[in-house]
Order: sequence, then C-alpha cells, then structure tokens
Amino acid sequence: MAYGGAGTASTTRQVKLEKESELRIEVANDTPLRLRLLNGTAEIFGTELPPQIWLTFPPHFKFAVFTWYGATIEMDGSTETDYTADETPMVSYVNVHAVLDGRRNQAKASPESAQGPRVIVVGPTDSGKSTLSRMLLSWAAKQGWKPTFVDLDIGQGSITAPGCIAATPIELPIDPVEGISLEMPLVYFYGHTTPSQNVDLYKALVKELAQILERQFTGNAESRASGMVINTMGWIEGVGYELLLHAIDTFNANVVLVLGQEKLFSMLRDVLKSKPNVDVLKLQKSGGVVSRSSKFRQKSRSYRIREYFYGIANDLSPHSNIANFSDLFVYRIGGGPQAPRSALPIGADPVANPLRVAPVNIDRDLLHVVLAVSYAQEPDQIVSSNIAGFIYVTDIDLQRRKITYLSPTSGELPSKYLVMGTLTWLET
Ligand SMILES: Nc1ncnc2c1ncn2[C@@H]1O[C@H](COP(=O)(O)OP(=O)(O)OP(=O)(O)O)[C@@H](O)[C@H]1O
Repeated sequence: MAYGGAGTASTTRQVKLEKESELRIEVANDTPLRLRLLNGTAEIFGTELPPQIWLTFPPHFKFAVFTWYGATIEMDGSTETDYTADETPMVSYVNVHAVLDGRRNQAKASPESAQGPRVIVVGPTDSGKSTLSRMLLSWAAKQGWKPTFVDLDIGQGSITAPGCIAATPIELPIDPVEGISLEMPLVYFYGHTTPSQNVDLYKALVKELAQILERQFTGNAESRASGMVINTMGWIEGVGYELLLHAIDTFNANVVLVLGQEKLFSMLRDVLKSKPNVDVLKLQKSGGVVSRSSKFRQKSRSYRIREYFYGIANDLSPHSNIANFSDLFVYRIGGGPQAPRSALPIGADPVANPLRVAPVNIDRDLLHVVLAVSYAQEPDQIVSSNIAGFIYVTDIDLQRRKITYLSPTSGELPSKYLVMGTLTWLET
C-alpha cells in the first residue's frame, strides 16, 4: 500500500470523475473512510482538495467530491453508498457566487456604500442550505474575502453546540472534515432546539447578534465589504416563516436564496416586492442532499455536543471540575409568570414573560444538562450577553452541596452566571 496504517488493499478503489460531475458519498456507520485526490482538481463543498493527501472522514459523514474539469479520486474503506452524478446545480450556485463577488468588489471600491452582499439562505429541512452557505463562504474566502457566517439554525447549526445562534468570520475555505475553524465565534444561547419553545427569546437573540455585527462592521471595512452569509432553520411554515421574515429584516439581508421550494419562493418574492434593494432568487436543490430522520438529527446534535468537549477526532481532553453550589448561579430564561397573581388587577391572568431571567435551584434536575457560561456581569444582562462556552453537569452531590462538571478547560470559569435551557446530553 502507498500509505501506512488502517485499511486493506481490497477496499481501495479509484473513481474517475468527468468534468462538472460529483461523487456522492455516505460513509459507513462503523468505520471511517479515507479519500484522496489522485489527479485533476476537485472540491468538497467549495474547498479544494489538496493533491495526493489522504483525508479521513468519520462514520456517517455525507458529502460530495465535485470536479469542474475532471479528476480521479481514490477511496479506502467502506461506504454506505457512493455514486457518481453528472446532474448538479453547481453551475447555478457558482453563478450566484460570481454575482456576489461583483458586489463585494463594488462595495470595496465605493467607500460611501461599502456594504457587501448580505445573503440569507432559506428553504425546507434537508434542502442543502448549510451546504450552499458553506460553498458560498469557501469560494469567497478563496478569493481573499472575509465573509461573516451567521448560523441561525438552532437544531443543526455548524458553528457550535445546538441550541445557539452564532456568527464567525470565515478567513479560509472551510475544512472538508473539521468544518469551521473557530477563533472567536460570537455565540448566543437560546437553549432549545426548536424555536417554538420561546419565539420571543429567539427573536431577541437574533436582534442582539445583528446589532453586534453591525457595530463590528462599522469599524471594519474589509468584513463589511465581504458581507455575510446567513444560514437559517428548515422551519418555514407559520411561526417559522415569521421568523424568516424577522431575520431578513433584522440583518438587512439584500439577497434571499430560496432552495427547493416554489411556494416559499413565491411567498417571499411577493412580500419582499416592496423592498427594491432585496433580490429573491430561486435555486434548485441538489439531488445529492441526504434526508435525515429526526432520530438521525437527534444523534447528530448529541454528536455536536460531544465534539464540543472532546473534539472531532477525540483530540481534546475536557476537565472534570468540582464546585460548591454556592459558587455557581444558574438561570433560566422565560417561563414563569411576570408578576404574582396577587399583584395583578382582579381577574387578570399572570402573563408569562418570555425574556424573564429566573434563578434555578441546583438539584438533581441539573444532572446531564448542558449549561452555557454567560459573559453577563449581572443576571439582568443574561439575555443580551453572548456566551463563552459550555459546561456539562456530570454529578450533583446534594449532601456535600457539590456539583461536578465537564469543562473544555481547567481552572475557573470565565463567569459564575450559567444559563440553562432544555439541552441535555448523555455521555456514552
Ligand atoms: N451534493 C451532495 N452530495 C452528498 N451529500 C450532500 C450533498 N449536498 C448536501 N449533502 C449532505 O446532505 C445533508 C443535508 O444537507 P444540509 O445540511 O446542507 O441541508 P440543510 O437544508 O441545511 O438541512 P437542515 O434541515 O438541517 O436545515 C448533509 O449531511 C450534507 O453534507
């Protein structure tokens, strides 16, 4: 074999790809797959493959190797499926990229209107939104831009753990295996994986994130001209639709890319007609996008939390820490009534305040909960503060009033204010 270690020669095979075709792969459930580019040029979701270098893809990974001009790929290991497709929407996607690129150049050249394109990608679940966002970001980064990636998908987000909305600048094409490299992502903790749990909180956090980015852009011409790519949730009916409009409005998106649904496209086009500076474009969904069951989604959420603490290749070692109950302050956002019934006019029902920050007693209910570490200085700043990261509660000792938790780093937490949602994890 031309390489050492894992794999057997019998599972090594080559695939020749004609120009503008792609090899679609689902890695087997139990073993990783190794793959390399033997000759030609190819990319994975917008990031070029280095020639000859073996890349290892973990079990379950679903991806495509696309070539513009032809390539030969070598694979080592087993796959759930792999097949070649010569019908892809890639030309239409790269055309969008070219238009965005033109707008970035325009923005850069004219200081008085130096805002680059703000693209928002919308569509039903499994329409390829994250994948298209990723391609647009990687193609832009390859040309030297530093676009901001905003991920509003609290279910299957790709910046950090589930239950968050987040943003990060993309300075290099996104690594095909490791995903987005995180220097200092700006993360807000929503705490749930569906927006219906607390719609007002979701909106409030979207607004906070947009305001901070707006401020950052003011002082940074380069990222302002590079613009943003905003990925959204696949929830597009009812409240989901309302939240899409809210996001388009809040981020001042001026390019709306609608993937895979005619109805959503026509609704958005009609409602955004009054905004002449907003372009609504319909794009074809790729036949390669894999539908994921709710069980699979649940599993991948759990995997994302694991990845936060242990790294994608088990290369991080989180620390187990013990704190006194009195050292940590856990809060929950929303729920509970705003005022006691006795304080309300006779006959009035107490209204739940979705943004109310309430202290949580430390007890066994916190076991296996993922808590966000807030940057808030005071409890009333919790909703408007971003978070430093997460801890995972592994033991509660009621007698000794001690809490044991896993944290990515040793030592003191950056803040004593912790936020609890409904995010739990069972370490296996
Ligand atoms: N051309 C392709 N070939 C093979 N797999 C693909 C292709 N495009 C996307 N995928 C895979 O399909 C899955 C779903 O795609 P993606 O995450 O982009 O969809 P989405 O619309 O963002 O989903 P969500 O419902 O979570 O919002 C992912 O695992 C992705 O890697």
